[in-house]
Amino acid sequence: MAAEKVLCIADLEKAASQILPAATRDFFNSGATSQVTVRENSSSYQKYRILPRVLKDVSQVSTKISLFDRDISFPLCVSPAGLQAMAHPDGELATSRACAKAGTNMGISSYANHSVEQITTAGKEIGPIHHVMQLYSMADREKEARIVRRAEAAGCKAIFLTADSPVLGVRYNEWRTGFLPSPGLDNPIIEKTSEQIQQQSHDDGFSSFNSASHSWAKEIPWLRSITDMEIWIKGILTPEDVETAIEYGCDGVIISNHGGRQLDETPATVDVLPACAKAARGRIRIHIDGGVRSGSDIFKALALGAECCWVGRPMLWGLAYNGQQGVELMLDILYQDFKRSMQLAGCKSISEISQSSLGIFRSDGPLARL
Ligand SMILES: Cc1cc2nc3c(=O)[nH]c(=O)nc-3n(C[C@H](O)[C@H](O)[C@H](O)COP(=O)(O)O)c2cc1C
Ligand SMILES: CC(C)CC(=O)C(=O)O
Repeated sequence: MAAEKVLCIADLEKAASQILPAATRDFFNSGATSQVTVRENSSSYQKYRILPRVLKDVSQVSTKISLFDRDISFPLCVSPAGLQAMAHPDGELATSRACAKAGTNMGISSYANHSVEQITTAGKEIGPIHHVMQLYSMADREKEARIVRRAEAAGCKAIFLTADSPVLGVRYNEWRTGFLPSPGLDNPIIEKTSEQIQQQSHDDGFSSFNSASHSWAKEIPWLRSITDMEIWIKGILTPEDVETAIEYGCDGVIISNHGGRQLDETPATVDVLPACAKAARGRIRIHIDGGVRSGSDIFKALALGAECCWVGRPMLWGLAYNGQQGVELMLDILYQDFKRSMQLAGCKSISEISQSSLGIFRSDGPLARL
């Protein structure tokens, strides 16, 4: 753990980046090609301004939302991210415990370094928590079905089908450093050891399990036939794909560009959120990830139509900084900041956060009400 004081997510990023070996740091922090989308995911939040309503009684504030039939402490969950043991030996077990302690939910990556049973149990031993299982459409259908069945048996509430990864993104930074998972790690969900992943070439190593021939018609009815879990699509950026997810009877979508790690120069997620939420018209749940780094980011995402935000890298930074306690710190920073943002904006419940009642202003050009 670094000595300096960690007050905000930028502090946590800095502290973690000083601790992590350079190649692992670049693997976590970096994105695809020219890093345009990684940068814009965060910076685009700055285009929006919050218009507070004053002299409102905000002594009692409820930050809770209900997700998978359970209240979570505030509208933020932890995105599925692979190889968490490269941030801290406890990896996903620490993340699960921290999420349970903070009263929120966790996404489990198919590339987790612990089994789905170990991860769900670790959290549930601390307190109530729901998990969702991230899934790739895989070339090996039998393996994909095993992952789904084990997740359901372990109590996961939903499948997050990652739709933006038929192949790996162009990851110059990773390739430059020759990043590979450390030897000795296990990836029990995809049933591979680090050594087995290392044996394959870089692109193959991470893409060879995915099916580039996937489609809505091949995946969704098949998934529906093998599981009662909710089916969410992770990696949607257009109203057209929101509409298709509705047509296929999906339960939710994550507006996501994979944290800028797949196709670079896709738009920042917050910029496509209003159009996607408008297309949904309440028929499907709309969540968002990518670049969320503060309570006001969460506030803005909700005002622009998201029900809930998810964060990836901040969790990895928390893990690298101080394991479970580091992830707890990250979640507490965002919780406190979000609650205070609500109070300062004059909102005492989540339902009071809205584009029209608050007014969100854009600062690129003359300020104008959206
Ligand atoms: C190191 C790393 C590994 C990731 N692994 C996965 C993964 O296995 N499956 C997946 O769907 N998304 C994965 N993601 C993407 C996250 O789920 C999420 O979409 C992204 O991190 C959100 O952006 P943020 O990091 O800016 O919060 C990963 C992200 C990072 C940074
Ligand atoms: C473990 C990796 C395949 C995950 C990753 O880098 C990603 O999904 O962005």
